Amino acid sequence: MPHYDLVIIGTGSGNSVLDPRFAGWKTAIVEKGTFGGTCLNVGCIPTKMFVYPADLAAAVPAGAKLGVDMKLNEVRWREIRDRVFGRIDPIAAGGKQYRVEHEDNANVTVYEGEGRFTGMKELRVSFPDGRTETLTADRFVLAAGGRPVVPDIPGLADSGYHTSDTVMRIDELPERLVILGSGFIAAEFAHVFSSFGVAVTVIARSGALLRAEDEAVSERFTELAAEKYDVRLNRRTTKVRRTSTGVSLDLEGPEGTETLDADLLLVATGRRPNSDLLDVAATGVSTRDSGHVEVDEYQRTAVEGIYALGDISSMHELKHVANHEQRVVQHNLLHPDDPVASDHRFVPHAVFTAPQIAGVGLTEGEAKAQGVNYVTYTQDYAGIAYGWAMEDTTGFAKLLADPATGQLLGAHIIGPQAGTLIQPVIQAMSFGLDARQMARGQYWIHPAMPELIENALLNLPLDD
Ligand SMILES: Cc1cc2nc3c(=O)[nH]c(=O)nc-3n(C[C@H](O)[C@H](O)[C@H](O)COP(=O)(O)OP(=O)(O)OC[C@H]3O[C@@H](n4cnc5c(N)ncnc54)[C@H](O)[C@@H]3O)c2cc1C
Ligand SMILES: NC(=O)c1ccc[n+]([C@@H]2O[C@H](COP(=O)([O-])OP(=O)(O)OC[C@H]3O[C@@H](n4cnc5c(N)ncnc54)[C@H](O)[C@@H]3O)[C@@H](O)[C@H]2O)c1
Repeated sequence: MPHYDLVIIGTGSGNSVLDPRFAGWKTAIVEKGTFGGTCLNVGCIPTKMFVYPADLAAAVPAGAKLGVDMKLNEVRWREIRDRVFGRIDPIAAGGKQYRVEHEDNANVTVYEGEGRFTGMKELRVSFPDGRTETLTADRFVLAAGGRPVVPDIPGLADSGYHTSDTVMRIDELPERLVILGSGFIAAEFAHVFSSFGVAVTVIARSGALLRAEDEAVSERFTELAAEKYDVRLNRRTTKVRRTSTGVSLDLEGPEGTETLDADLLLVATGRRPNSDLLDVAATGVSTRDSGHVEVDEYQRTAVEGIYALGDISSMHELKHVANHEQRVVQHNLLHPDDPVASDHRFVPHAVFTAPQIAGVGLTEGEAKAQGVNYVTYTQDYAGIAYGWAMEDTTGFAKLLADPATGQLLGAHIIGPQAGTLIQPVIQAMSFGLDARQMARGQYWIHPAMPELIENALLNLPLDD
């Protein structure tokens, strides 16, 4: 039974733990899927590579109100798809080759199989050809990520549904796509496919899309989405059937029952951590009700020498969080007597839909629920020069701040380039720069889009 100093399970952010400082360690990496994990292969990177051409296609109708009449002649789906994976697949293959073959990794053994704990610090790896091998190690890093959740709806399992893992590789665009779920993945794919001319229907359980956003953002996004594609709110999906042309769904909603036919079904109802399939309990590691591995601020589980990072332990399920936690784990493996803590104070996110959405810190609902003293101001894009240039009439940035100190508590943006515009606010919150100083202690380029943030800051009704 081979014994290692360190075994890492999962090659998403986990793959970045090993660097030359570990050269003297006997290490192993276990990966059951494609090297590079979710973000590279089926997550952030390919989705955004589809979003960009979708943004271009969506500019065609947007141009008309500015006096520029354009025509979308054709969307060459296969070319778009092949450009995306023609770029990504070699990166994944190169990453694997580096670990397997390069002299830098003489101390690294790569196990291309599925790991499962069978005892305390004992991992059995099952290979595709049926062989198994059991490893032991002094230290483990659990970086095995998560997977899509597929709800238990009668008929769904046999309906030939897609998830984000498969939908980006389809051969032809469907005429009609139905998306079950109304979170990040639903919002991004609804934009991609509807911009490419697919008739999209989004089915939401509740009365709004992207409900985790600040209420004003969720409400505005729901209105705008309903102008572009079919949004069915407050619907319960009771049955799914495979048909000769695709799928058929039975829904129950405010107006009774209805049947929805489509060529393709995308299930986007959340993700769950892979802690169960890895059977972390067998090595004494505990999980929360959600299945996330329990870790302390240093990313340590309760078992000495076992760390976890990324989607398997983080409720945020975001790549920048997984990467941050990876750097923390890396430091703490090398310096166990001088550990650093993860910083989860101001975790931002962006949804690359149309319009873009970004948020950081407290929503107004959270501020109220927590009894935090706050003031807020909402600045419309329509009130800044670049917004006039774009004729934007629907976007805004909403800031929340402590009226006494001016410390920013939250920012929520819906509109063009939201994911970029929010970055100075993240910086201010992280480094404790207050709203007054941020607004007047620097130049803001005129007439650039960040004036949206400048004006929101200046208009916050702070105490004198
Ligand atoms: C469609 C989509 C779009 C996204 N877009 C964004 C975005 O724009 N921005 C953002 O910040 N985040 C985005 N995310 C989230 C982001 O991809 C994840 O937060 C991030 O990839 C998590 O990294 P990780 O290292 O924790 O896990 P992963 O990257 O999932 O890596 C885990 C690895 O472990 C392997 N594995 C699992 N179980 C085992 C086992 N038992 N044995 C061996 N190997 C195992 C898996 O095969 C996988 O390669 C998106 C996610 C999806 C699904
Ligand atoms: N831009 C980004 O950063 C980005 C993009 C995509 C995904 N992600 C990450 O991936 C995670 C997973 O994305 P997601 O969109 O699947 O999850 P999500 O948690 O954002 O949304 C899940 C949605 O499914 C709905 N839902 C759950 N069960 C349902 C059921 N039985 N029937 C109908 N609807 C149901 C929920 O109400 C919710 O609207 C996200 O939480 C996010 O962290 C990030």
